[in-house]
Amino acid sequence: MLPAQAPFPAARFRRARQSDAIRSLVRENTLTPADFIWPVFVRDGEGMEEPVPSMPGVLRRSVDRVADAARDAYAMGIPAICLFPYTDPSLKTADCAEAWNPDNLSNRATRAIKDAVPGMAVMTDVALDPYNIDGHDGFVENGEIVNDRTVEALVKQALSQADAGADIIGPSDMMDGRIGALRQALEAAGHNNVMLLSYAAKYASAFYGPFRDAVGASGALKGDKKSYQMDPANSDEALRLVARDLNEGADMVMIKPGMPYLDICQRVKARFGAPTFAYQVSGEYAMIQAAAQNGWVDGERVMLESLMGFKRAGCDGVLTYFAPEAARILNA
Ligand SMILES: NCc1[nH]cc(CCC(=O)O)c1CC(=O)O
Repeated sequence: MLPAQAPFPAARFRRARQSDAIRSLVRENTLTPADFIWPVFVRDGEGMEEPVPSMPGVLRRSVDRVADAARDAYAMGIPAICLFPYTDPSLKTADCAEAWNPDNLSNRATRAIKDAVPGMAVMTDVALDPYNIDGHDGFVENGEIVNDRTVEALVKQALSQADAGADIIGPSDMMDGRIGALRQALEAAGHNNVMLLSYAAKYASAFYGPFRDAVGASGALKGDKKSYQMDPANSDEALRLVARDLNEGADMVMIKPGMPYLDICQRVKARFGAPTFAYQVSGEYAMIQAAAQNGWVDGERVMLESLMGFKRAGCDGVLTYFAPEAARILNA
């Protein structure tokens, strides 16, 4: 209910905007480095850092360099890092066995980070696409992305990640029933404290393009992901998915992409009150960087404004490639 407002000139809204001091007193939302989960790309080798062409400012790092970057990020107040492996094409197979190899890139990076920065939360990605010759998040049988057999594989993948020391497991695959299966398997294996951050409302989005380049999945992907990721036209469905995943044992939920789906963030937070995150995805990052590089927008200000939007929409935090840059500015 809105309180009654005095008429002008008794009420002048500009009084509350007159100075930095007053503006900071009445500010409704805040943005801090503690709001960020930083997604990073991991590659093989040592001492390696290579730029991702479609994401200016983003690097693929070898495991040792990821650990160094994690240490720096944590020192800036970023509490969590999220790993995405750039898997060598020769390791991509139809059975996706590399996904649950205890020594795969993601698991090695998890151990290296937990070693270097024990206080930092490590989040890992559950989905078969980095390991699948078909580029899909699930197994493909006769052109169909099959659900139940995929869930069995996702369970193996998640257990290997938990064994490696992951604190937060992020299923980004959009198969049905995976949250319940993962929770049950984690409990049975004694991983009682491993958290599930469900990509509950993940849309079939064109904004993932630069990411697929970054992890080398663009070439591999046959067809599209519309039979498992959500239709961008839907929003009630997002609420049903969040309800379902919370019931199956998700600790936190995510909406993805971010900026075009702030309405979903707001509805989800208002309805469920659960820890709610948005993923400001690769295409959102690339658009801002491209416009900034052309001098068309002030990159730093647009970055911070876009991130504040997530807080205003009710998100508890945001996965963003801007995390280190934004933290540096916020700490200055
Ligand atoms: N499991 C796939 C996955 N995990 C995270 C992203 C996208 C992240 C981004 O665009 O930044 C994707 C892409 C996809 O679904 O094709």
